[in-house]
Amino acid sequence: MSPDKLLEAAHLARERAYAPYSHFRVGAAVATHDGRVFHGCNVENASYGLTNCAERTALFAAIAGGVKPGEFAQMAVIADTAQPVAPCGACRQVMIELGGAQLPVLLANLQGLQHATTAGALLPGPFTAYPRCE
Ligand SMILES: O=c1ccn([C@H]2C[C@H](O)[C@@H](CO)O2)c(=O)[nH]1
Repeated sequence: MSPDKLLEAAHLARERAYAPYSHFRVGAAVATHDGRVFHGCNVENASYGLTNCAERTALFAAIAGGVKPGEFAQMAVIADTAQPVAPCGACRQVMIELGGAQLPVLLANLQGLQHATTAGALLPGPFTAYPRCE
């Protein structure tokens, strides 16, 4: 799948955002190497801290749908920002864990500005779990 097609999927997902508090809608989509696509939007809550970002919604939907870490081919994220949207730190950490540092990530805004990067470039030095406990 082309990155632009995946961005279209992210754009569609953004329209499903549940963002009654911030009114800031974010859409994300992830594709697997075998062509499966999963959508994500931000889902807010009256208890603000319970909000889930679009990126994690998409990644978690994929995992819940049977995708294994390592099967992700690319991700796209879009929001109404001046520059291509910058994912939050929590989402960067989850992207790395599930998609790997090499995961291509296409960031975009509604004006068509794009920034192609990778999960590893978005989060150098990610947390990795408990090596001393193994
Ligand atoms: O990377 C991000 C950062 C924020 N949001 C959402 C969470 C909240 O609903 C709104 C404002 O922070 O944007 C995302 O979906 N992805």
